[in-house]
Amino acid sequence: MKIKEHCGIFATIGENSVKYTYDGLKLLQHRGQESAGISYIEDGIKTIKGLGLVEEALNEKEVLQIKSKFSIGHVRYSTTGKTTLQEAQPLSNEKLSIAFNGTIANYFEFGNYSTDTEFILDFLSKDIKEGKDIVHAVKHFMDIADGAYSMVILDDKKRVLAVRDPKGFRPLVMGKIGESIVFSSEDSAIKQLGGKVLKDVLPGEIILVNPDGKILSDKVPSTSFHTCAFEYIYFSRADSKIDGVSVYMSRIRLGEILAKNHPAKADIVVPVPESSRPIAIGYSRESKIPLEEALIRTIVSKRSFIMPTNDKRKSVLEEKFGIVEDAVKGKRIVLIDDSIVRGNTMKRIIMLLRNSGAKEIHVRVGSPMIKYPCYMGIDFPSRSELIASNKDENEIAKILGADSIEYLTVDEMKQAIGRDSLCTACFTGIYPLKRNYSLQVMESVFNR
Ligand SMILES: O=P(O)(O)OC[C@H]1O[C@H](OP(=O)(O)OP(=O)(O)O)[C@H](O)[C@@H]1O
Ligand SMILES: NC(=O)CC[C@H](N)C(=O)O
Ligand code: SF4
Ligand SMILES: [Mg+2]
Repeated sequence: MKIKEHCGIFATIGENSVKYTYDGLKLLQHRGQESAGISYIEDGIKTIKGLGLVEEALNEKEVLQIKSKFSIGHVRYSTTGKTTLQEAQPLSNEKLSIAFNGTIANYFEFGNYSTDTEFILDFLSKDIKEGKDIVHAVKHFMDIADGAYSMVILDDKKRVLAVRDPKGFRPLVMGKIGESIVFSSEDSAIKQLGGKVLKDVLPGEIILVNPDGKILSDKVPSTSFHTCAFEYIYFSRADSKIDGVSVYMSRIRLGEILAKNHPAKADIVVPVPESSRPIAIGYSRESKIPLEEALIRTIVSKRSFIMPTNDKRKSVLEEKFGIVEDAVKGKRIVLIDDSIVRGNTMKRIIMLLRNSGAKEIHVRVGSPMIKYPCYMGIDFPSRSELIASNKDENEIAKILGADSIEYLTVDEMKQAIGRDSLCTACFTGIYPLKRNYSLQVMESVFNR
């Protein structure tokens, strides 16, 4: 099994709205590969969505004919429910449409919903029906909800809201493309579309964009900032900045610190493409061991980690890597990956390297051991699926077939990212949620 992560959200208010939202979703494809959708206003809220990658789910020609100035979009990687068209986002009714990234850790306490997003839509809709204005409804939701949520909401009055939870678990950025206002999970997508990044949405912030472009901002108190460390380690694009910190430079530093504190005697440093490549560059620079791109990522391959089932993850891995035998034969290798979650990737790569005649394989990991489940937007909801949950390094090395394995410590990771304000619950078991939950209860609720 691979872990699944996050979703990508994008919204545009102004000229070329649907085009920018569509293009933005393609640029956020790394955040979700299960389904894609766009809601827009044209005589009320309309939603188009489909399963698969953006280009499979949405018909580009049809999408680009939509002339609406108000749209929100979503690429999904599910953490609740199933990979069905019905559960694909944006999730909408006549009044509201929601594109949501995160997990509502306590959604199950409010009724029998198939996804947490369904709960959010229902909750906000009820408040609005009772006469609350949308900002008050969102504040009410923020009051009762626990967990991670960055979301964009479109209402039938042509208003768009961008909301980030008070802990700031997931990124969310505001920008401008021409005169159009945009929101995106990551700033790299806005920049690539020729836009300007205006700001990170703050933890606890609610930004309302009126149909005339007038912007109002409100904020609920944020007691502490806990951005998901995994956004830096694996999830986000390397050319993104999250809350002002460069993902690429963080990964380089993860590698440098890994080399300094976790050295290995070896002939070459080999990255496991894609996400670990800057970490391997950092490791190679610091250790002076030459970098060798001996694993070749095939052009057809997706991210394995965010596939919805274990069979799909495994089949992605089968087609994902080629190997340059002449580069590894007889060599002592430091093999770098950003993370080991279930161990699927590492097991396969080590097998490939051994079959190609590698002499020694020393695994060095650019994050700490993942021992605890996540209920804040990443889909590894049980301890039993995590290779490090009840094993030490020696046992893990044996299972994976490595000669040695070392991980970063939590402090080393924080030092490398250069932020203390991080969620590290999957490494430490300390959850920055509003309440304490029994892991046993959470494991049974989130087990899909
Ligand atoms: O231990 P596992 O359960 O196998 O999960 C960890 C692996 O999954 C991710 O890669 P992924 O293939 O999703 O994406 P990437 O191409 O961006 O590295 C991550 O970078 C690790 O390589
Ligand atoms: N990865 C996500 O952000 C998932 C969003 C939401 N929890 C869902 O299951 O659709
Ligand atoms: S538990 Fe881990 S994966 Fe989940 S939000 Fe915290 S740091 Fe990110
Ligand atoms: Mg990887």
